[in-house]
Amino acid sequence: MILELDCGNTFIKWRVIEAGHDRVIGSGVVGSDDELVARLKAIPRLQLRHCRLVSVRTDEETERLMASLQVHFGVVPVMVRPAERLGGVTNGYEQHQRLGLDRWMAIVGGYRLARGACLVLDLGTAVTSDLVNSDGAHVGGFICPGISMMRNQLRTHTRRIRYDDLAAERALQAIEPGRSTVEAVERGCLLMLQGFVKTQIDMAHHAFGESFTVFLTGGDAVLVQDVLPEAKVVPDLVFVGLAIACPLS
Ligand SMILES: Nc1ncnc2c1ncn2[C@@H]1O[C@H](COP(=O)(O)OP(=O)(O)OP(=O)(O)O)[C@@H](O)[C@H]1O
Ligand SMILES: CC(C)(CO)[C@@H](O)C(=O)NCCC(=O)O
Ligand SMILES: [K+]
Repeated sequence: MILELDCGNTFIKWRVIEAGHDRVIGSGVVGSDDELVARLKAIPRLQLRHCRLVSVRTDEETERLMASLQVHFGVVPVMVRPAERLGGVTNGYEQHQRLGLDRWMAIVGGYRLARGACLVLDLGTAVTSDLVNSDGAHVGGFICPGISMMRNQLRTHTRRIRYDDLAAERALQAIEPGRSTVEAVERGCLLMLQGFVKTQIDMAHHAFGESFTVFLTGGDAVLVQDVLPEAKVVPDLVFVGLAIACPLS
């Protein structure tokens, strides 16, 4: 069994697959290293032989997690390293090692699945967009705040925007102009997100013409799915890239 991890800024996304079969034995999202260990220990007949991970956390945090996995499960995790080329994709950053490794894994995975030009949209703590042309050249991308960050910034930096999470959830059942603070803010942030992804589609059309694949991933992908009917929602896109970056030798 192989443990795969995508360590983001807020959550760790994990899954356990059967080596050679790609059959998923378990998967989930956890908020801490300890929670991950507990979730894994609860899997009956777990036998981890390998572990591969991608992390955008600090080296210290990532090393702590790797050490904990070694202690609890006896696996030595393999970590994705920056590269200029992988899986037919060329990193488009001026300094390739600066491109977030989760973005790198998602575009390598996207290019593999698309076998051609693609636009990769990842909606998590941050929202990222990356374009890859039909030759596999990553032409660059964009980073902006995720929806939680947008609304939290509004709440933090204004004095009169105050509401609870339940009201927030209810406000998003429609997108008419808001008639209360919670509706105005929640719907405003949602429209920013949707506007952003639609602009990315326009940009991809401009760059690639009609033939490109749109991939949507990350925890908040559902929020824009309706406005992007052409997008393929692939929650495990980062793991597709991860298998290419860290094959079992
Ligand atoms: N405590 C939780 N347990 C399980 N799932 C959760 C929990 N909290 C949030 N989630 C869900 O997990 C997903 C988190 O994925 P997401 O891609 O947003 O990760 P992130 O770590 O916030 O972002 P990033 O990887 O970009 O840093 C979301 O779908 C969210 O709704
Ligand atoms: C943008 C995030 C936070 C998305 O998870 C991550 O990919 C990251 O920390 N990237 C480093 C900066 C960059 O990609 O230019
Ligand atoms: K991510």
